[in-house]
Amino acid sequence: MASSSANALFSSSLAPSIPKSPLLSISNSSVSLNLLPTLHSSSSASSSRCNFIPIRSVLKTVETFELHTSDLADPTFPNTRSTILVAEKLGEAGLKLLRSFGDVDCAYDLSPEQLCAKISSCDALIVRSGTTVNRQLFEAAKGRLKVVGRAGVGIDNVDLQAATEFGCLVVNAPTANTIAAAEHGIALLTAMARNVAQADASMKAGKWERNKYVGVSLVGKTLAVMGFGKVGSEVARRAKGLGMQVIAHDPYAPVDRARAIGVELVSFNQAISTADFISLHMPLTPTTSKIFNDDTFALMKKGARLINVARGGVIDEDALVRALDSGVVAQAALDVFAEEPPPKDSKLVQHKNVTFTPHLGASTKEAQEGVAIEIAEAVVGALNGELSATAVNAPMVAPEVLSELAPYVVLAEKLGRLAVQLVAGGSGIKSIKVVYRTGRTPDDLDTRLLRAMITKGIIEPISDSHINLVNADFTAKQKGLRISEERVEVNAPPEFPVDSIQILVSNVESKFASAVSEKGEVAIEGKVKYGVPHLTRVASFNVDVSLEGKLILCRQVDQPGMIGRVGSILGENNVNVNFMSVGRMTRKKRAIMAIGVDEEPNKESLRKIGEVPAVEEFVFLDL
Ligand SMILES: NC(=O)C1=CN([C@@H]2O[C@H](COP(=O)(O)OP(=O)(O)OC[C@H]3O[C@@H](n4cnc5c(N)ncnc54)[C@H](O)[C@@H]3O)[C@@H](O)[C@H]2O)C=CC1
Ligand SMILES: O=C(O)C(=O)COP(=O)(O)O
Repeated sequence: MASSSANALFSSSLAPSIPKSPLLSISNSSVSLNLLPTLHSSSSASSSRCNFIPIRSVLKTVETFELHTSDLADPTFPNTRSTILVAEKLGEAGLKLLRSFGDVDCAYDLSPEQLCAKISSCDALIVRSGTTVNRQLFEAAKGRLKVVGRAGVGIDNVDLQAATEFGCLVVNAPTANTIAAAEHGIALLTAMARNVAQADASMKAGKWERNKYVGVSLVGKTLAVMGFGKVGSEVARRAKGLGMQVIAHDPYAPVDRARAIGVELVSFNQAISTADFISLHMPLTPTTSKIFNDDTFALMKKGARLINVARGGVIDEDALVRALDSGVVAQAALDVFAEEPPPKDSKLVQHKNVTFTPHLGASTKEAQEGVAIEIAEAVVGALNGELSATAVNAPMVAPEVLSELAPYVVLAEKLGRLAVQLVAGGSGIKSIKVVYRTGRTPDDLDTRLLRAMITKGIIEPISDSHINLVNADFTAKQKGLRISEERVEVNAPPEFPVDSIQILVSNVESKFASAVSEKGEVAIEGKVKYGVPHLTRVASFNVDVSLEGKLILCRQVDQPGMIGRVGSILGENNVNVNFMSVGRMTRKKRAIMAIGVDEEPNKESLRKIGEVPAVEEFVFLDL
């Protein structure tokens, strides 16, 4: 049914098609989080962190699902190993781990053109801060790139929006270089205060200038930590050990974490106007870009000293030169620059009151080994189809939630596939409502994974898009598909997270009029029974068929012999029936017969079924 006419089901036909790049995949009898391309069907899982377990481990706990290793194979590249491009220097321990998993191509110092030329043959790319991973690169990847690993914290060099649109997972290594960066901040703070770099250069020039390099003391001075995250709080801890008063500004940091270290959280203006030293530890985002500029330098205490091991882009460098020249800023110590390396004629780099290092914050042996292992594990995990604890563009789903939801994930996709096949084209699916019934407190139900799977079930059969947890919401929006959700508490056993999932498609015509409810919506409902997804209701008809393989839905006059007649037509045409279920509203009136078949019936047998006098309508569905 993947046809252009079917594509018209969606109102937005102008949207560019997104190359296939699955993240969580589901096949007939298995669920796997998967990044390998060209699976039969699929789905799946920002910056909050929690621990994850692979869906494959989850599956072991779900009796009826098994992971078939064949599902992980990419038919286009049978038995090939993943190709991992490492574009910047990575620690040996990480490379070893990567080599044990795939073919590793270490190609440093590639030009953007060379990188674009290589990327379409790579499944994963690992970078540090020196490589720009932009939209052109994702386009050049032609859908093969499944994961970008940032071997470090800052992901400002990766176009996350483009990655998401292309269904490419981005993971980083957020913890292994924290101490290195904090120690470097302290190194710059102390070196700047005592003019270590300038005095060293003077001695190397044969001078002995004791009076010129009189420094300032740290004890009792106020340090403002701007960005009280992992690095900022470690800097604060160390600065307190040096006898400094530490204040911090971070709009998102919890007060109790600051209090535990003896740090007061203050406003931005209060921080920069009272501090003797200001150390920057916030990420580069549109909000923090050039947040230190002429206006904010003007608020600083005259003679303030600035340390930056975060990102050069948070400072307007021209404004900093002016602040240094006027003495508003007495000294600065910078590890990072708006452009790296900075232009040779940069006035900033020439400035005598500034101490520089070439982005060395994370560059200790220990941190680089740690980062390499952290990123290699995340990338291998992602290529293996595991949810990553350090994914930055995919929603996180806690392991216990994942474990419980696994069978409902299958149900959600099957219902989505069923719903779209029941719609008869026309004005297209623009709006669906999903009703989750649960025996638990409805607000506790995490529906992101289920919503992504429904989106996948609806969109994939009729378009070139490949949906995974990374791009599900984006793709739905792009296709003009509005999904609203409702969670309803019902009297159902609370040991299961979901009792039933109902999909209501409004403003469409159906190929099967019996699937249209009194309110005019295509309405289907399913449940998980003994771990298997079942269709339990079609509009007002109760049915009970497992949602697997191929299905014929048939509305008929409720009379004896119908199962036999339809069964014989299929049998005569060598179509094996694997189950049948009849649901009716009132005895001897109308019934819906659901017939599961192993083979697709040919046109002749479908015609014959249609000619049975009691059969009023029928539809063939491929799940
Ligand atoms: N020079 C180097 O080699 C290294 C540089 N870094 C840089 O340091 C930054 C911080 O790293 P982590 O502490 O690990 O990250 P983190 O995410 O733990 O901490 C960042 C903190 O900044 C805060 N923040 C966000 N917007 C802010 C704003 N407008 N004002 C004040 N605070 C704000 C966040 O709430 C968060 O608490 C990274 O984003 C990276 O750019 C990190 C490691 C090494
Ligand atoms: O981790 C970070 O954010 C850093 O800035 C370290 O960058 P690098 O990996 O040394 O290029």
